[in-house]
Amino acid sequence: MAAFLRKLYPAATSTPASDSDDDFNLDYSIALEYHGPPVAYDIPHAHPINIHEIPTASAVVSASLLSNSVPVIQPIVRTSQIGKTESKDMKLASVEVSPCSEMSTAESVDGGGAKSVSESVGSSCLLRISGKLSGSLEKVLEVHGDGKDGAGFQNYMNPSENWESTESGSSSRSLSSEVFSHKEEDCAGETPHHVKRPSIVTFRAPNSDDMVVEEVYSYSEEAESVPERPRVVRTGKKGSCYRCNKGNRFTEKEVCIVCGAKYCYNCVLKAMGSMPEGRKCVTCIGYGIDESRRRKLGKCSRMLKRLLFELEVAQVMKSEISCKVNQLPAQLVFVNGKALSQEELVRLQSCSNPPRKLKPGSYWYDNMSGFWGKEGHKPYQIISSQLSLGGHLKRNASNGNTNVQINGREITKKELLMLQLVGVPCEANLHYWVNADGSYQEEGMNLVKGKIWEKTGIKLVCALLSLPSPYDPTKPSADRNDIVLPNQFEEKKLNKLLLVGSDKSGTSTIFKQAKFLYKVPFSEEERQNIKSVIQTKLYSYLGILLEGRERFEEESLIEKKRRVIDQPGTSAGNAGLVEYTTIYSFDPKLKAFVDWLLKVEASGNLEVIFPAANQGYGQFVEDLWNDPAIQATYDRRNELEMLPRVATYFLARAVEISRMDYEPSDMDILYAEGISSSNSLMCMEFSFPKSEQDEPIYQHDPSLRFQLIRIHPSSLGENCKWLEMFEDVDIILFCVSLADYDELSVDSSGLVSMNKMMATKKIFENIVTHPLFDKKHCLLILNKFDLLEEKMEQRIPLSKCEWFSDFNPVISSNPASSSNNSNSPTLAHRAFQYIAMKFKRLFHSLTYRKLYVSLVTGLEPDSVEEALRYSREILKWVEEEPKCNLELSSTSIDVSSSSVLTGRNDH
Ligand SMILES: Nc1nc2c(ncn2[C@@H]2O[C@H](COP(=O)(O)OP(=O)(O)OP(=O)(O)O)[C@@H](O)[C@H]2O)c(=O)[nH]1
Ligand SMILES: [Mg+2]
Repeated sequence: MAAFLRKLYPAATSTPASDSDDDFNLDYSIALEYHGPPVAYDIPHAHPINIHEIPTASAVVSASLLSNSVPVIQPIVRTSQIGKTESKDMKLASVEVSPCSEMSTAESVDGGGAKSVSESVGSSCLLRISGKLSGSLEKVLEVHGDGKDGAGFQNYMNPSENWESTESGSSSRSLSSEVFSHKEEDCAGETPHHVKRPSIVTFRAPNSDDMVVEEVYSYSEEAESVPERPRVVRTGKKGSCYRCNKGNRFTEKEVCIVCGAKYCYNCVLKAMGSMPEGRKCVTCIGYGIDESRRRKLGKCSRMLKRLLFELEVAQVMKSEISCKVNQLPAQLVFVNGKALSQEELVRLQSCSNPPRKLKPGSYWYDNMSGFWGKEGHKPYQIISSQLSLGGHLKRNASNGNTNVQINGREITKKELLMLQLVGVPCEANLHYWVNADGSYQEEGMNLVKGKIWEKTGIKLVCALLSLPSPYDPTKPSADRNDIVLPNQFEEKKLNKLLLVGSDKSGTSTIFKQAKFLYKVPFSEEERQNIKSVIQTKLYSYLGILLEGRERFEEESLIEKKRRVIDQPGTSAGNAGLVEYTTIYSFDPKLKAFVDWLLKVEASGNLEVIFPAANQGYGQFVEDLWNDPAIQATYDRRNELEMLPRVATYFLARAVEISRMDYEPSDMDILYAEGISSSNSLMCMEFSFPKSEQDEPIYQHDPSLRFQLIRIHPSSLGENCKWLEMFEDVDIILFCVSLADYDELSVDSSGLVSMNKMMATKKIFENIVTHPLFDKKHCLLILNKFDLLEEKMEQRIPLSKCEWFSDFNPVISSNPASSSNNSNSPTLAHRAFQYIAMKFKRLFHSLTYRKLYVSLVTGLEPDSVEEALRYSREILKWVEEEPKCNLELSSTSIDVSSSSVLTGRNDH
């Protein structure tokens, strides 16, 4: 009975009716029947109480009450003074919480104070009620009860999931002793602090001998939705399986994404069970993942593929990515200096264009333009605008130092360059307002000056400068998958390869090969450009043929005349009787067209006159091509020096190609001289497909992205000044035509300037010594090896180029030993090695660094593929430089090798 009354009546506190201090000091709790002498005062009676009339705390959660400053209850930490916090001031508070406060009563009867509270630790809940109550100061109330009552009360006051998880979690967390170990000052603060004093709990994984050690942290209010993850201790030797202790560091293992425990093939399923939350030990289920492993989410290992069926693997990966507990904790994402709330994170991730691969960290966000980036860095993406998130955008958010601002943020150098390149005026101290559609206006002016995203070339410039351009919802993109499966992959760095080379060295051919190799389709515009290039070049090849025809005709006539004169009895005066036609004389009907074509060719305006779209000379070309004079000239094409090799390929199909409806095949595209008639920039993104020849480290990483940028030196401007646009490239691929050594370059005025190889050497020096490139790695692509082989067979000496004057290979008298014997390099190989060495020495003398070399025949896909993979290897080595011995692979040439330098073969 007494216990029941005690439950109902809060005796140690004032009764609602009491209004004097004296009354307050009285203890009205009735525990025993009184048998003593009569007392001089009225004994209070315990009136029957209707339990439903007792005020409950449920009203507190109502929004209306909250707005009226009704006290908010928060968990508090224990202080040694806590008993003393039960003060006389707690009148109103006691009314609010009375249903739960019966244990306080008991403790007060026992004498109360700190001692009894500390004894009840482990089964108590502490609550703070704060707020302005009847004009009084903040009230603090300590409530002690058994776990159930406490939980009931907590849920009354704050029925959120967080409370439930605190209560239903292990007692070591929610009610652990360290929660009560704060000092009084901590208690007085508004928000409880994170206690960084772990207690260790050990437990065994089911069916296992593993001793798993759980490190228990007390919680902060925001962080408690996902319990702190357990840590694991390996009992075996280093590298062994955490369950059976067998194996070593080379044994293939699967890793728990929570605690990092590694299990061998035999133990994975025993330790991880059915993996309802992905690859976690069964004891780690329900715990948040180790953030450093977030990028591994959804990436299946080979071991799992062997262990499970395909559908099971898919299910495990799906659960791993999408299950609630594995999601990014909002409080770890800071936007404009402020941690996000759960609601803000959901808003951010569910917007139409969310950040890709979001992970814990600090970001800045310009909600007017949608620019999004990592704190202190240039913009990384343009996400949906107008999202209400985090704090205010700061001027130094992206660490810009340009004195030009966009929406209050000082932009970075790259952004400034981008704006300048697309023609947005950017004087210092300019402040622009930029909207999501790219419309920009100066601060304080009500005039939209233009739209950044509609400027010509903006996409290319952004791609080159690694700046984001707006998301196009109509374009399907692989990245969109990340929206469905947030946080799936960590952003991989885009590796940039800058492909540059001298005139006609083969850079366009290599670029096109890369497009075919890595299945990057040619856009419609590119196809049209290539068609135009092919058709225009066809006319130029015809022009060369016509010039040749003229020469052959003249020579033929002279010969004819000579023969007439040489005939016995014929005088020189009779030479005029010679018939003026030869096999090189064409149908006079074609003369007008031919004259016109030659005139245009001589003016150098072919490219202007033959835009593919409106040329209609197909019939003329057909008639010309079928003319016996042209065919006879074509038969002697080897004598036409100006006619490039590929001309044969296209001229043989002149009629088909000159038609309006001609569509270039892949082969035509590859053989075309370039991609566009202008030497404009070209850029493509790709990743290396899995390959059998790949080293294991490169396998299973299709997310590694590469960007190949092809540029012609003529587009780099005076002193290569536009090279600064490529400041962030990772490697330079410098392309040299091996066939250039005996050729002469012709400048724009048609005058022979210098040996082509010497011209190439000059460009090479200019680029590798550019101040912005002084730490860039460089792969020398020695291209057109097939042509070098031909030239070597024709015994055209390397010394035709003055730089190669000391090439003195020992030429075997037995041709088999130099060309057919597989142990002995061919002359062409030796010439290649010699040229490579010359460049390596030059590079070393200029930069004190190592030059990598690759031997290529641009028209052969495998050879281009090998060179590009080699560049990837170099980047990988560079990443692991301290660990790796940077040895060259098959094309390795030692700078110190004198035999190579002279082209001599020591074998
Ligand atoms: N035989 C042979 N020809 C090649 C090779 N690589 C490229 N070519 C040809 O060489 C010519 C020039 O190649 P391009 O790829 O246009 O050279 P480029 O570096 O783009 O030259 P620019 O237009 O001056 O920039 C083309 O006709 C190609 O087909 C090769 O390895 N062997
Ligand atoms: Mg070209």
